[in-house]
Amino acid sequence: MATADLSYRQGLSFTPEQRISKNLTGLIPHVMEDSKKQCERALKMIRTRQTGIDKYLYLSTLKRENVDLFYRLLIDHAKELMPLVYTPTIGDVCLQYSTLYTRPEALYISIKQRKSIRTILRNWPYANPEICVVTDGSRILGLGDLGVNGVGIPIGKLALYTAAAGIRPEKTLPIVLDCGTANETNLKDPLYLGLRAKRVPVPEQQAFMDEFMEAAADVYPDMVVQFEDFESEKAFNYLDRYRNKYKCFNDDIQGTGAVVLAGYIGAVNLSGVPIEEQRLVFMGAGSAGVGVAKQLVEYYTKRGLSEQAAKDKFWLVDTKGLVTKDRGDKLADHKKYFARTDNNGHQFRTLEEVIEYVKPTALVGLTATFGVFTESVVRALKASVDAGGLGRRPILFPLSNPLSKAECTFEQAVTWTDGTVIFASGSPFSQFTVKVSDHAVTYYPNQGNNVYVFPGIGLGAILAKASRVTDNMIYTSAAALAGSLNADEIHKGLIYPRIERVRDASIIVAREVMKAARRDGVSQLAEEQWLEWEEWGDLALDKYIKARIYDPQL
Ligand SMILES: O=C([O-])CC(=O)C(=O)O
Ligand SMILES: [Mg+2]
Repeated sequence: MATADLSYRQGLSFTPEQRISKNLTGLIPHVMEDSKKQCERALKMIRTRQTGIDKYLYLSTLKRENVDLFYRLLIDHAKELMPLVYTPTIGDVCLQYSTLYTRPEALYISIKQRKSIRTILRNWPYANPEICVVTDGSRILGLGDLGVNGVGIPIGKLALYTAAAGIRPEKTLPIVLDCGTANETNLKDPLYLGLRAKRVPVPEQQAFMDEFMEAAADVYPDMVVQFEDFESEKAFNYLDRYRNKYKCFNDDIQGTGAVVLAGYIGAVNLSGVPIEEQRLVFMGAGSAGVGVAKQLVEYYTKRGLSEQAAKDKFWLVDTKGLVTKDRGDKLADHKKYFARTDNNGHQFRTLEEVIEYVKPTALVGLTATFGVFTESVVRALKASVDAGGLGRRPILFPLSNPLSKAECTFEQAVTWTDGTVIFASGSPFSQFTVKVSDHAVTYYPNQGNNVYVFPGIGLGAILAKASRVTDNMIYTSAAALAGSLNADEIHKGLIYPRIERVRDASIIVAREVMKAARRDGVSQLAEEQWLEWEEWGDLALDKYIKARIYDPQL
């Protein structure tokens, strides 16, 4: 079902001898082709398809029919193909999943099947999965509650585990938990694939989650679980509840936090504004907004600031305005940590008012609302940075996914800051070139997406045989990513490695995550193994990692 018929993995590259020994003679065309030629054919096909969804469907069929070719393509053409199997196209796929469905590619577990979770887990046709991505579909990217149609996200994330970190395809397990949906369109759609019911109350889902986590650890004790796209309150609750009991992490809180921290470290270096003087406004205070801000607070405290002094650098804004203690509404638990108390009774209701008041040097968007960073907002950010001195550059991260939810576009950011912006978005924008008198200037965007860390965090946890995913493992992933840029990337003023190098970055992230697991005492690898690496250093550890990862050969 989920992956290809393994006997055909090599596509057209079987030698005549292999064809004879495997009884394949005549079952495949006569020609023998190397992987490059086979990729060429597939690329030609993809490029003739008109829409992102059609390209996705072709790729999805290819994944089933020739899994090695699919991953060879995805690895070698990451820049072109990742946006098709991941954000932004995967957002459209999820929106239309009821009609696009042709075959199961994930486990579907509904709250009505509570008694059979173990049986369902055992029904998965591949032995001993190493990594699971699980969602309840309640907050898919910035698109809201899509119910079981959110299944595209675990499938897409796991395709990147394989492409970006070399986890074998048959060791990945996508799961969607069906607890109903608040999405009226889905509920009315005769083709909707999930329970036709409103979401169950929070305590009921909690009990279901408890059972799911226990069953998953019982049936697949070695498997790492990645929580994905749970609505904010649940995301925080489940992370708190399970992180000390199981090997798990939350990608939207911790993965996004780490990737933005890595980008922030690079951005501060380019900005001309010393880190002590940075003032950060966050538009959006959900799981990602708060997760990112907390990761940055940890960075500041590791640099010697007190927790309070670090927290004071952050102003979080939500739909009701600046998050303050005395705003008069009941703040969700996860927002309380960042609620300001120094507003002297004033309430700031709009982003413009907050910028006027705070005079930030950095603006981060995790609102899931297209266009929130208007021209006046971005110009106000630039003005407040300019006021600090010549040559200073504003940091602007509109991070919401997919592109249809980005707070502003790359071109807008460049235009409204006269080209001075240090920019990262969640989904990929294209570079662009403008003619300035007689020469051309090219601007390169950054993609601040958790794909730069979650594959390496998962791989590191698996290879270290980590019993838990600790805060230090997450924090280290950010530092490792920040240090993974090559000379050319630094020269171009990038803050993340180019996406074509995500696999290199994942190996560095995985290595440092493994070492952090060891330092935290959660690695269950043999002591002699660690002693050997300590003697031989990072190169030996990299060699170990590289020898264990999947690199499809055709
Ligand atoms: O999936 C992505 O591209 C990043 C992410 O976790 C999200 O937006 O929820
Ligand atoms: Mg996510």
